[in-house]
Amino acid sequence: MHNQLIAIIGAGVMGCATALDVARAGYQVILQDHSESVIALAPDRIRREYRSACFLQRGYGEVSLDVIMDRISLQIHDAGVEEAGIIIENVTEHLDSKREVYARLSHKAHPEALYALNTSCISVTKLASYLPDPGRAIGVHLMNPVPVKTMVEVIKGQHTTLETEQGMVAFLESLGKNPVVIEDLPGFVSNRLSHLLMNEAAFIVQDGIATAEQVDAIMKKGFNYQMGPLETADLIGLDTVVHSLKVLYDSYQDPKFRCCPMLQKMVDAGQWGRKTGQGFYAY
Ligand SMILES: NC(=O)c1ccc[n+]([C@@H]2O[C@H](COP(=O)([O-])OP(=O)(O)OC[C@H]3O[C@@H](n4cnc5c(N)ncnc54)[C@H](O)[C@@H]3O)[C@@H](O)[C@H]2O)c1
Repeated sequence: MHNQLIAIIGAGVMGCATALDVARAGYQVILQDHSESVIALAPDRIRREYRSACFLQRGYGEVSLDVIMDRISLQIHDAGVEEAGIIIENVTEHLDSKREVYARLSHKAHPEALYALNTSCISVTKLASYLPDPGRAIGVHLMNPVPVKTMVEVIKGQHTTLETEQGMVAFLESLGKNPVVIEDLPGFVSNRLSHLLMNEAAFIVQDGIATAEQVDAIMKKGFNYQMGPLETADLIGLDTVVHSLKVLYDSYQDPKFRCCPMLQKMVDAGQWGRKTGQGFYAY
């Protein structure tokens, strides 16, 4: 890494939480989003993440929110991105949105910058192919809520170099994360498994077998899950879950990944989970 500035592109659920964690570790952060309204909401989102991390994680509050916020530059433009040693891409789980960002960054980013691509399901090899040097890109699948989850799934694309892998692992360890480095196929380990579970849980509710509360209670009490599959889907965002199921379905051409129609209907109705105040639960 050539310096200590980290650029985070996309200031949604993951971008804000990642900016908080990275700035807390002492890095200067650019948090960029193309939407003015998203940038206007970002300070509140970061504050909420910080408060909940302080509640859930001992010692998180040792760095004050003021100090952290001073290290984050919120912007809708790309000024300063050329100085970043690492670029963390956190935009919407749409290939076209990600491609557009990579095309833009290709002209602006430092040629030695490393790219951390945060995707739920899209092949890292495919995403990296839209960057000028795929060897400098690696999948960094941060888990939600970012400040609380230390495990990070790190996915090597076909062309990811050893130098990129080592540089990214060292960066993640400097944030207090425990990276697990794996090979690349859509959905990786975590989402290939977890999306089948969330989707089947939605089918169970659709079929009238059990309520969301009952499904989650059975998985938590019977299988020691910290969160039930439908609480998790609400936390991730039902829109993101549906996008990911589409990517898995298209990638593997396997009907086991077909999206539950009720889940799609909830997304069409704007019931995206926590981020819109209503999903399987009301917030
Ligand atoms: N939500 C989760 O729990 C979770 C967990 C792990 C990984 N992910 C992955 O992380 C990525 C981000 O997910 P999220 O949940 O934060 O999504 P989100 O919808 O909350 O945020 C995405 C942000 O990207 C912005 N964006 C879209 N196009 C842009 C562009 N061209 N330039 C700048 N900003 C742009 C949008 O305005 C939005 O604010 C996705 O690929 C998702 O699959 C999400």
